[in-house]
Amino acid sequence: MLGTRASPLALAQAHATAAALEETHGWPAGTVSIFEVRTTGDKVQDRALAEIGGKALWTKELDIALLGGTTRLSVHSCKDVESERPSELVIAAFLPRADVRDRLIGSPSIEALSQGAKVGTSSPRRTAQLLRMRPDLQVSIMRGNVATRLNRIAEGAYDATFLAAAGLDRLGIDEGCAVETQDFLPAPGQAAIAIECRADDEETRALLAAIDHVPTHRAVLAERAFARAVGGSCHSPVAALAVVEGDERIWLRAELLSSDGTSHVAGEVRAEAGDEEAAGAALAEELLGRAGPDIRALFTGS
Ligand SMILES: NCc1[nH]cc(CCC(=O)O)c1CC(=O)O
Repeated sequence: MLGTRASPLALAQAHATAAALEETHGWPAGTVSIFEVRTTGDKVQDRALAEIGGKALWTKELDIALLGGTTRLSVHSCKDVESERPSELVIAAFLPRADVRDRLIGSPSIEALSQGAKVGTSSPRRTAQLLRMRPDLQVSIMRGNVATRLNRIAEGAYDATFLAAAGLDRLGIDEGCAVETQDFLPAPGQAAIAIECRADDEETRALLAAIDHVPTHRAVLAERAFARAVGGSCHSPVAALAVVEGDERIWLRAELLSSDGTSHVAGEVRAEAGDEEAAGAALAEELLGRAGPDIRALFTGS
């Protein structure tokens, strides 16, 4: 049994995972059954996540089902999985990563937003990146699943918002204009689907190893090592994106910002196979070393 959150996006990702397992192992459709779990993050919709305790909100109830043996695997949006996980669990596989960019909804570009326009997001990263480019904009909290956020724009409650292209694509929603990663570096793990199981469950680990997308896995290891090493919380504006280049090396770019976007440090590193996590940690140390006190106050370091 596979554990998942019950949002339309989470269910689409769970079905994609079940289908990948069934196809790879030659099992009849429906062999992998799906167990829907409502997490605290799903129940509390009216506050920023940072206020109600951060990212474990999306994973805790799934972890309980997995550790208690109700499920054998959990499927997560990797972006929502805190960088420190219980040692009894392991991310054993990733599905091939989708479009890593954010999409702007409600305006053809950031430049085209009118002076003082109202942008809804509750991501500290998107807030800081946007204010860095457009300090005149008014950013306020917007939560809810993808459909809810699109409705809020359609109703005119906000002029614009950002949504991950990956989520929109997986739901078959062709809306918004992609913002390029050089302007708007995504969150660590964005667009990757992480499949977790118990670390001591060798049988499930082997079944998952067969569907693991190695370039995605290597890239996300670097991004998550970076996120872990900078420390920080769900209040901390952090971005990181790694890609595997033609020669098999990974190229990791990352950035830390102050909450209002007035300060910013960015850097990049390349790493050979096997060195992804060390490279992520080294880049974290470099950026923290170059960051001013306003950024350093938001991150704890490793
Ligand atoms: N924070 C919620 C969340 N978690 C993962 C995605 C999108 C899919 C992904 O990045 O894999 C989203 C929605 C969004 O940010 O637009």
